[in-house]
Amino acid sequence: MITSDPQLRARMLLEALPYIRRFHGAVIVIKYGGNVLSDADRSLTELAEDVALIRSVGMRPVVVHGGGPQIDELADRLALRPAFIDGLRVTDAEMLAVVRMALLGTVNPAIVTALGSQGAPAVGLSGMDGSLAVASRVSPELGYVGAVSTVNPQVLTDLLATSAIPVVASLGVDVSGQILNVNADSFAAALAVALKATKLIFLTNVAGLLEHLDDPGSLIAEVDVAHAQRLIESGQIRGGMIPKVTAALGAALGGVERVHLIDGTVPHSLLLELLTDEGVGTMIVGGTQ
Ligand SMILES: Nc1ncnc2c1ncn2[C@@H]1O[C@H](COP(=O)(O)OP(=O)(O)O)[C@@H](O)[C@H]1O
Ligand SMILES: CC(=O)N[C@@H](CCC(=O)OP(=O)(O)O)C(=O)O
Repeated sequence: MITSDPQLRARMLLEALPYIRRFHGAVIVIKYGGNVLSDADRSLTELAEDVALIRSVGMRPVVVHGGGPQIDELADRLALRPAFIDGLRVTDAEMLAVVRMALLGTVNPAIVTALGSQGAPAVGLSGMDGSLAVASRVSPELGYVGAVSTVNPQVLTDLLATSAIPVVASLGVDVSGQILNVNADSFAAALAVALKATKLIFLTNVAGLLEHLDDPGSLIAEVDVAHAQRLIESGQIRGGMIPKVTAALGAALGGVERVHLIDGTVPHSLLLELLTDEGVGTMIVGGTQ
């Protein structure tokens, strides 16, 4: 609940009205990062409240989720040691089984049930369903890791037509039927482009993109391709932020009108971004290459 004060609620609603009108019927792709999902202070219920609210005012949310920390935790319990190359998980057959168990067995149903208990009917699926995300292997070193090559969005448009909220886990399938582990940021970007989404919002555990990783005050309000490239080259964008920013730029260049990176650990940041004049996080723009 954002606030129980009736006067404040009325004022917030008035401020939100132009945005509610503007985004009525718009497809909004929301990517939940595993870091937000494992944040001790931020319950899934709170996240679900916001998504349920934007659905109730006429937007069409699609949730895409990762689960890096949840995969790590399960791997640890099974005494498997995770390894990464450029932010992507090295995935052999054993690790692929762990990824499937964590994403499809734990994370996906947790989000679906949280939305359901907010009165928002949600349907859990992954890139295998309806051949949604056809992927191809990235490199022999990474094993069963894929990059999405084709999106068949019909299964999502059918669900959206029934007012259900699709909740999509970032697994793909290759042309031979092999399931592949796909980075959830690039997965979300591919779906947003294919759905011609109006907005793609990445919920992560930092205020946005920082000019200097060790300075929380160096938040970048708007970043384009050239600026992001400079930050990657200078080492100021690291780890999981590299695939995230790359995916965000890809979506902006691919025609998604607005791409944002916001702090999902701040209560109701999604509503602040969508329904108020307040600028939150970082906006990623296609800009010049
Ligand atoms: N320039 C940067 N600005 C902000 N965060 C950065 C930057 N470079 C690296 N990071 C790291 O990226 C992390 C978010 O990426 P990731 O761990 O993949 O998140 P998620 O689970 O939300 O997908 C942040 O917690 C932060 O430590
Ligand atoms: C290939 C690859 O690295 N896949 C990711 C998929 C999950 C993910 O991306 O989760 P976050 O959104 O929490 O980062 C992984 O195995 O961790």
